[in-house]
Amino acid sequence: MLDSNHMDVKMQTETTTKISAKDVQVHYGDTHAIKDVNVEIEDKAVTAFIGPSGCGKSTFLRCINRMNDTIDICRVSGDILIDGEDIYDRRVDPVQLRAKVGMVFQKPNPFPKSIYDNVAYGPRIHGLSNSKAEMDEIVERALRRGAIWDEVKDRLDAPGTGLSGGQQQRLCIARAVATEPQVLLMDEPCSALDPIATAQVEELIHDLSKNYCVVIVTHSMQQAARVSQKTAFFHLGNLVEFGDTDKIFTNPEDPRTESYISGRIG
Ligand SMILES: Nc1ncnc2c1ncn2[C@@H]1O[C@H](COP(=O)(O)OP(=O)(O)OP(=O)(O)O)[C@@H](O)[C@H]1O
Repeated sequence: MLDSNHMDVKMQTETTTKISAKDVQVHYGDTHAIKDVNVEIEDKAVTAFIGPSGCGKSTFLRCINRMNDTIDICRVSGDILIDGEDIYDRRVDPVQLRAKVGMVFQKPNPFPKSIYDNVAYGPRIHGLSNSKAEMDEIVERALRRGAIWDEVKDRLDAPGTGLSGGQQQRLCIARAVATEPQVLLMDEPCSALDPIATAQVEELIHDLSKNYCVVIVTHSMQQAARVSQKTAFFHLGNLVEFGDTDKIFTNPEDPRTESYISGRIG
């Protein structure tokens, strides 16, 4: 029989698959951008997508909340399951899906609204609160999760666009978590930020992964190594290698991964 210490160790090492992709292909017209990708992405962990420019990282990321649906010439096939449910099923409403699978973009993109309204926007359209007091709580909780509450609590009516770049990105993260998503997709979230703002957002990503499944596209291998537990290396639309970040960066199996991390391709 296991004693309580053993149980703790067992619980800490147990992992759950949140996202499961099977035979995923993506075409933009005649361009075959994603080729037969199969991967299982863990819950409550950070997974980094790395690879040379144009290899398909963002395309694959956008499959996970059906953002590619908004591109006319884009066709996605195969299966993507979240918690075992096919997100491309006809009955799934992409707007509802995007509340469950939040996204943060490369360039901070707050709405031209107050800080408060930026965060309240999603909860309002999804009917998540019945009163002003409840909405105040949702907004405060989200801003705290975005690690920006202390900096903005006295100026919630000020425009979100008036914040610094790093603050805007944390506001966008707060906006993404306000609808209580389960998955957070981040497409190069630090590429427009200075080193200090980058360090703050990376720390936030680390904290968020305690509660969410986080998937981040990054061009920075140092960033992938710092923030992620799992790494997927893409090349020419193929998922070449996927595994523990430590292993990918120190002892990759595939010569293409080795070439990329040593700076020979990319
Ligand atoms: N909207 C689009 N219309 C047509 N082709 C596209 C579109 N978006 C991406 N592609 C093509 O799909 C392929 C993969 O692009 P994608 O942006 O996913 O790569 P990436 O690895 O994220 O690149 P980067 O690191 O430069 O952002 C490329 O050949 C690209 O030209």
